[in-house]
Amino acid sequence: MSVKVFIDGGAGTTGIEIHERLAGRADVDVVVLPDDRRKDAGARAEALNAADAVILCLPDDAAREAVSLIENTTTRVIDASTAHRTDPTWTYGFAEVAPGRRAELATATRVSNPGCYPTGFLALVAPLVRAGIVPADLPLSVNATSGYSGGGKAMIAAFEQPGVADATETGFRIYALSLGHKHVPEMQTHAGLAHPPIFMPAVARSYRGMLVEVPLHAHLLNGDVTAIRDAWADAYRDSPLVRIDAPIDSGAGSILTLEQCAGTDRLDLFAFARDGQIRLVAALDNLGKGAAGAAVQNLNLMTGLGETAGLRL
Ligand SMILES: NC(=O)C1=CN([C@@H]2O[C@H](COP(=O)(O)OP(=O)(O)OC[C@H]3O[C@@H](n4cnc5c(N)ncnc54)[C@H](OP(=O)(O)O)[C@@H]3O)[C@@H](O)[C@H]2O)C=CC1
Ligand SMILES: CC(=O)N[C@@H](CCC(=O)OP(=O)(O)O)C(=O)O
Repeated sequence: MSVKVFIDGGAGTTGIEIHERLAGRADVDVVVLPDDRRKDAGARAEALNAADAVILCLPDDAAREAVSLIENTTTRVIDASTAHRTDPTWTYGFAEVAPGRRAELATATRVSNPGCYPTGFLALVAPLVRAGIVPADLPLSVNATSGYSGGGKAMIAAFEQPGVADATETGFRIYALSLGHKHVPEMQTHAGLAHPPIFMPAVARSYRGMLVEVPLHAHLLNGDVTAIRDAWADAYRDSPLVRIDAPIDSGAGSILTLEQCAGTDRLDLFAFARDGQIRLVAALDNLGKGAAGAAVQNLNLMTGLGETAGLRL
């Protein structure tokens, strides 16, 4: 018997990616509303309540509304928005972030899908805080660059369609200059840090891909780069999507590109070290392990379908 999955927001960037990963699978029956009814609250309520599992690919307010429309106790929810990521009544849907999380996901009914930037940051840092290598009260900063699909349909239009509102000719830009980006509480909470990291995000003129970087001074840590690699190896031993010090795809040896994991659901972690300085770098696809890949991984774990079914390794 197949699992009935409704994608609310199925016409958006993340929704389409999820649909692609589920298409053709015999174990999943995907429901997407027709274009003229996809924002109709009645039609959405009906689909939300009829599904075994729903994946919300919506802005935060619409995601909260979708949850409020569910009246039964059987529909299981994966929310790709920011709305529930620090809500303690929801399970944070990052299988790799903590021991035992896969088992929790197997029975969870309300799962928040991680943000793309927090996925990279937490993959790098959470095992190191847990192992005591990074002291929980160490002030951290995180530099990151996303492909422009990270901003959804509006940002894609701004980069691809001259003349639309916010159209841009730029090749690279930093943003969140007022600080307080919405991903910061998620990073702090799930890494177990005493202080919010300083977050410095950027967008590049490339459709998809992401690099997330955390610089560390070795003398402030309890352990060296070998201890870091050992902690990662321990944390990701059973993780089919995470690779440590994977081959660098640029072919140029010491250059890591935004596209290292683009088009895949992989998460590659690197530690570069010299003379007491360390650069931790995560490479992922903002739409892969950063959104749609993670949502499908969560669906697989929640329904016992096999962790990597439909994923792009
Ligand atoms: N893009 C990315 O890399 C990532 C996105 N996310 C999160 O996933 C969610 C979706 O993002 P993304 O796919 O990029 O966004 P998009 O803007 O591309 O898609 C959102 C979709 O939701 C639809 N929508 C808006 N309001 C409603 C409503 N009330 N009822 C039904 N549908 C509605 C939109 O309709 P319309 O087409 O008419 O605009 C659109 O199709 C967001 O919360 C985002 O933060 C998370 C991680 C990464
Ligand atoms: C490039 C870009 O604009 N990215 C988005 C984050 C995309 C994402 O991860 O969405 P969630 O907020 O749902 O996690 C931003 O910085 O707001």
